[in-house]
Amino acid sequence: MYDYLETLNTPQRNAVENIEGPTLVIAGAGSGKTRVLTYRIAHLINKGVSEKQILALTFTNKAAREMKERISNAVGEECAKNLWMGTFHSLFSKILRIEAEIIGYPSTFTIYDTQDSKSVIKSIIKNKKLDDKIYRPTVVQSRISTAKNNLVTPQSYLNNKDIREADKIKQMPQLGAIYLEYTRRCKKAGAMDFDDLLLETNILFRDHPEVLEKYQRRFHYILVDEYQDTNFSQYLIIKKLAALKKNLCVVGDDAQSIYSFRGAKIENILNFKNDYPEFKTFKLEQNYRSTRTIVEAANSVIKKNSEQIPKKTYSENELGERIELFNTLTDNEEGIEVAKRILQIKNATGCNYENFSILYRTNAQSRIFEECLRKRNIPYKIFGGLSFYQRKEIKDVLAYFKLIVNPQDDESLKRIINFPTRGIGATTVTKLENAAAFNDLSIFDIASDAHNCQLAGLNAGAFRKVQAFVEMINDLSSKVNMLNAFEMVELVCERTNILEEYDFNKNPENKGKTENIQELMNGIKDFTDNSMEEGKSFLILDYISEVALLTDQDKQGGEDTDRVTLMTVHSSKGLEFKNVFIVGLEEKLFPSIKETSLNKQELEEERRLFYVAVTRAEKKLCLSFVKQRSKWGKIEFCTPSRFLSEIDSQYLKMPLESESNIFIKRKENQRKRLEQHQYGHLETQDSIINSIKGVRLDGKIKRMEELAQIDKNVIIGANPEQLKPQTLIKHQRFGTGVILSIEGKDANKKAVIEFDDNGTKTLLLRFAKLQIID
Ligand SMILES: Nc1ncnc2c1ncn2[C@@H]1O[C@H](COP(=O)(O)OP(=O)(O)OP(=O)(O)O)[C@@H](O)[C@H]1O
Ligand SMILES: [Mg+2]
Repeated sequence: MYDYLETLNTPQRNAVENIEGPTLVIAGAGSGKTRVLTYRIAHLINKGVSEKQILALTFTNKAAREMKERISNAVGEECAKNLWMGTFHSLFSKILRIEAEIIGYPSTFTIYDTQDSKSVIKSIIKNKKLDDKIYRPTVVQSRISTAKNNLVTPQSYLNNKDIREADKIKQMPQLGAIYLEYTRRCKKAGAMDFDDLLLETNILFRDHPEVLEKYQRRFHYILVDEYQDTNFSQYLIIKKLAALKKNLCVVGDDAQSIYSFRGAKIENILNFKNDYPEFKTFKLEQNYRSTRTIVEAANSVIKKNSEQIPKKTYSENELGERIELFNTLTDNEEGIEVAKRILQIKNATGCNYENFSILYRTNAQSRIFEECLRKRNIPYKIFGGLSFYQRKEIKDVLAYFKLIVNPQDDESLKRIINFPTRGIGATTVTKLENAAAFNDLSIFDIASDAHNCQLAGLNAGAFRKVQAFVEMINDLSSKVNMLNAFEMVELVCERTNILEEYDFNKNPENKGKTENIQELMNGIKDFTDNSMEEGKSFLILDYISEVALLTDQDKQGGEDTDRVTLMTVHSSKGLEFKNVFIVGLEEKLFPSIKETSLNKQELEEERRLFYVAVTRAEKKLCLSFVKQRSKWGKIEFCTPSRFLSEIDSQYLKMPLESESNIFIKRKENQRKRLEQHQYGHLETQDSIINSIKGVRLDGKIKRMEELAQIDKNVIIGANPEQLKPQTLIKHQRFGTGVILSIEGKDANKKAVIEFDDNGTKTLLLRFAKLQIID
């Protein structure tokens, strides 16, 4: 045990020691918010608060584990072990399992992951004979999710015209009906999706005040990390639970709010003042994570956002290196460059692979980096994406577990009733499914009853096979409370012959699959050995509840050893690495918005996301963009991200006259001009020309002709269809310029072009033979 108070600066220490009453800590990245929260818990325990009276909400399970470890160093392992600390979903699913029956669910309810719930939605759209091009399952799913996170039930959705109109569902008039049916099916299957875990907790607390009171009395102290990303449903749960004792401490940073697309509401921070007028607030201003250069660079970008709570962040760390900016022609080359630099930095500084991370905006970007790292034998781990638990063979085994625990779970049943193959064809399954829908029973209920099977139209052969399946599941179900999770997984594999199905001799590709199942078993063994809580044995239900609630940060392939981390910027929240690469910094990718629909809110959220990415770096930050990227098998030409030119250039390593900087500045000027044009503040021609020329002052900067030669993607005599306002072009006689507008049609199509050295000209495209130079 050690004196944690010694490791805090004065404001941090005040925030830790002031344990009573509502407390708000809003502070910039890396200023020790999570550290304050962690040690506040240790402090509470040291002051005699029982660990059972503390509820601590973290953004990921991994963060909870790490915090527990620190707390256990400060106050001892026993106390830390029994803390209620974890994500909203994992802690409230625990409460829901205890209280399930009051709200009409079995305590063994299944948790549907995104894939499961999408599959239910697809089946409803199909049953209702709706067009899935209009009712796109992903869109329907996200609308339902939004409704749930705003606590709008299907009934209120259907009854409230205003809600429906606000949801702009004119094109999808059946959305409310789908929502209703979806809820009905989940309930029938004894399943909750992720949003239900929060919605049902709210319903539980609303309809059963005695249950709410029980938890209000239990949790004397409630703490929430990353408060800026709580949604309305989470906010309300916290508000209700804290209503009695009002010992609520929330920490967050409005500049890092990056989940508004999932319903997170920055207003929750602002509401804090209204909800708890007696609140105390603590300001943390010193960043301990990053060099001064990185902190200042991040500040220079985020100050462009107009919507933010004013606050300071400074660093007293070393000044550090300037930020490196590089570009490559293709996305493949970007991967090669990053891999090369990792090796260079590693050799130069002697740091480990685990000190590196590559952050990208979308999961799809990971593949190239994986390949490039693999080719150079650089070990890596990758978070999110198609995670381990979403692989087919793993989902198959998990479906057995889910069905054994909860036979009402139709989604799991459909997945494995004929896997491994046992001669139960699709027709039989459809017959069972129809009968289940008709009788408002689950498929397993129908399958378990000879009379129902007969009514469903199963012949004797099909019935016998279905019977054998039902008996096997019943037999396994009868053992769920007798065997621990590991013994259970062994039994399931043995009884279902699933490993034989994935036999290596049948198909060499199966090797990886068997290994994955082996890995799953190892994982279950670890859980079983290490997760014994208060002498209880760890059951398969405990295991599937844990697995269902892993967040993107928790889902990773490969062991947690010395490896480079690959993840999306979203998943990187709260983490830190010595060396960070932020890749793919191109318009439309990061910021990921269409230039045609410039929306201030979206743009500011993207900028916050960029701020999160930059502030993950401790020592070294590298930014990169490419000039062409493959998308859907086609090559797209890219423009550098506006965020690059928003970084105060004094923090960039690249000298101003270098190629990529001109490229960025130039693009930035054009973009601004286009924006002004869109917003109707057209500048005079002269000022526009000056703004473009501004980047070419001093004669130091390379001429565009030279740039065009460097740029290898010149298309000779561009197809007029490709020429749009803002395209950079080159003309044989007039040199380089930018298209201002396109006029006329077909053979008379003309471009108004602002040439760098020859003024504005209107040229007939038929004759102009323009080359595109980016
Ligand atoms: N007083 C301190 N002395 C030394 N190191 C500190 C101090 N406070 C925080 N740190 C270190 O600074 C880093 C950032 O702290 P922490 O992760 O708690 O910040 P945060 O505000 O939660 O960041 P984020 O906004 O990214 O979540 C950590 O490595 C932490 O250990
Ligand atoms: Mg933090």
